Amino acid sequence: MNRKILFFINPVSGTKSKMDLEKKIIQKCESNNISFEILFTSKEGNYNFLHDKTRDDGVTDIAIAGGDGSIRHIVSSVLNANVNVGIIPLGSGNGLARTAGIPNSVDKAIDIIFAGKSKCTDAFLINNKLSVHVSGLGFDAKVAHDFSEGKTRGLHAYTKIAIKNFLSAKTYPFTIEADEKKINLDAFFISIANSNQFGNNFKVAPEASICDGLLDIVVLQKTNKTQAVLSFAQQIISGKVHHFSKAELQKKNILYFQTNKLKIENPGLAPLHIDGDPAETSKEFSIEILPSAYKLIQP
Ligand SMILES: Nc1ncnc2c1ncn2[C@@H]1O[C@H](COP(=O)(O)OP(=O)(O)OP(=O)(O)O)[C@@H](O)[C@H]1O
Repeated sequence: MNRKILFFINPVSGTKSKMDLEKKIIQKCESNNISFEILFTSKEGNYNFLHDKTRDDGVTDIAIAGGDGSIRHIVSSVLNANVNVGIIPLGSGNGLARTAGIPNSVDKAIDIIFAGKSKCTDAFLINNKLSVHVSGLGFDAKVAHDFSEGKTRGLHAYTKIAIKNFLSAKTYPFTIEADEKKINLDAFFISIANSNQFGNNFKVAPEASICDGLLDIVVLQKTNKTQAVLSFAQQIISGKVHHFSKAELQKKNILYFQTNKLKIENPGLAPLHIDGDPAETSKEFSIEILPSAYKLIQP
């Protein structure tokens, strides 16, 4: 079947220059005899037109040059369309691309898209909104909200905002219900991970896989800040999944378990991010995996 690749470029994502990207895409597609079109992402992230466009124009693949937020917005609109999704990792963290083993080099990423080996990949719903990567409540969401208001993107800007927020970080009360158990706790954050990392190889959920039909849930419970940093560092280096139980809750600062669905009560209205973009929070969340939700091109 002849392929037609629809490229999307996010002009503001990450920090790498995208000056020559259009030229490179044109050159590579022409020399490989692949038909293509190039569009730009929009601030509003509404791609509802894609369902009809992919069908009417015979689009076989959508390639996204940007970060996890752009991927989420675009994948949301093509869940039921018969297209492959490719990534040219040009975001700030590129967490999903890194989890999938897609290299940062633009040339290599385009070659992988041309090779076209797609695998069914999970996503999840959080109060009926799609997430493809990592979403969360509490500290990391506060950082995402502040990051989105800043003028600069990239790892450096993100780290500065994270450190500033850590000094004033507080805990929130949550009730988590999963696997027929219900636990009340106070926590700095709850991460709901499909990818294994926030981005930049910062692996919040080291055992996560994007095609296992499971969500990895990581909760940093209330403790003093020195202990919180040490426990979190240990989680990143060697975190291992354990059971979701009151016994684990009492002995560990970090709760790390896997499930296919859960409910979270959030009476303190901890802020929410979905795939790194700030989102409106709620007192209750219903979260569930969508196994094999779309086809992601991977090496
Ligand atoms: N044309 C545009 N003008 C302004 N903002 C845009 C435009 N296109 C997309 N955006 C914004 O870009 C954000 C998504 O950025 P994206 O996730 O691609 O990169 P990133 O945040 O730098 O990287 P990562 O998600 O990997 O950390 C969304 O908030 C969206 O509103």
